[in-house]
Amino acid sequence: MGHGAVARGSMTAPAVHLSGALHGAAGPLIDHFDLTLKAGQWNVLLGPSGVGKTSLLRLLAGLPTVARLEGRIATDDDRPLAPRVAMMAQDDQLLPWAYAVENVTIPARLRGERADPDRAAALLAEVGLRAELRRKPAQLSAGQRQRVTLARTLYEDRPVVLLDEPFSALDVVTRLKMQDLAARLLCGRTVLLITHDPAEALRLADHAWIVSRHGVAPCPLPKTPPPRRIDAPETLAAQADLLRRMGLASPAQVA
Ligand SMILES: Nc1ncnc2c1ncn2[C@@H]1O[C@H](COP(=O)(O)OP(=O)(O)OP(=O)(O)O)[C@@H](O)[C@H]1O
Repeated sequence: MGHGAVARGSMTAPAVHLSGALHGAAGPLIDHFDLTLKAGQWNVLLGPSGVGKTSLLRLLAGLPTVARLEGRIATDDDRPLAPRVAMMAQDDQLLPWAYAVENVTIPARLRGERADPDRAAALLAEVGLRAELRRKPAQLSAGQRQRVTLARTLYEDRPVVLLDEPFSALDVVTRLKMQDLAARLLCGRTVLLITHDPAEALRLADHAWIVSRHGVAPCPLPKTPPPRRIDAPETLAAQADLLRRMGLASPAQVA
């Protein structure tokens, strides 16, 4: 095990290094960058739509993408990353004919593993869907489907977890609850969260970066550990700073 890798039973939550330049089908997306996702911590990427955040996530997960990384992805324990990754995509990818509780265990069953419906049901209860275990995706709201997908990602129990705007369809109260749940259940994992929401980044991040065409820039965070109170003065001050860094410098620009 390399320095910084966090042990989780036989699995380790590694640090992940990404460096190089990202190219899209129509030309360059992100100029040269050098990014280390810290082992066992919440790493957050913020950035404008279309810059290439999802593409980076898919490259980390070993999934096909139109983007090409001219550079490298490496772990600090030199073991392959993809088998240790659980990814929650923006598109929920639930099977329409399966109940919520079955959808949670489908990736495991596709790998030929025995499903644990009790654990799936317990996770669905944790995300507030105790009464919806036997509903199919078409009988669920967008936010409920997103919570089934979150439960499925947690069920995977992987040391590296990639979350692509996982709370975007939730009302504000449910969103705060799900952020707390994810922070608790993913403690000790190497998490990469993509979000458009500076408040969410400040609530959850151990480390955060703003992605732009010109590279990946670190964001200063409050010294308090996550999950942070959204109404704490240091969180609100950091949020104002972050909005300025993201280009929303004045009310006139926000309007
Ligand atoms: N199937 C595709 N074919 C061609 N270009 C694509 C395809 N999918 C994405 N792109 C382009 O690749 C670029 C990066 O897309 P990506 O989804 O990684 O951006 P993103 O930063 O995650 O955006 P968002 O925040 O809107 O989800 C975009 O400019 C997009 O137009």
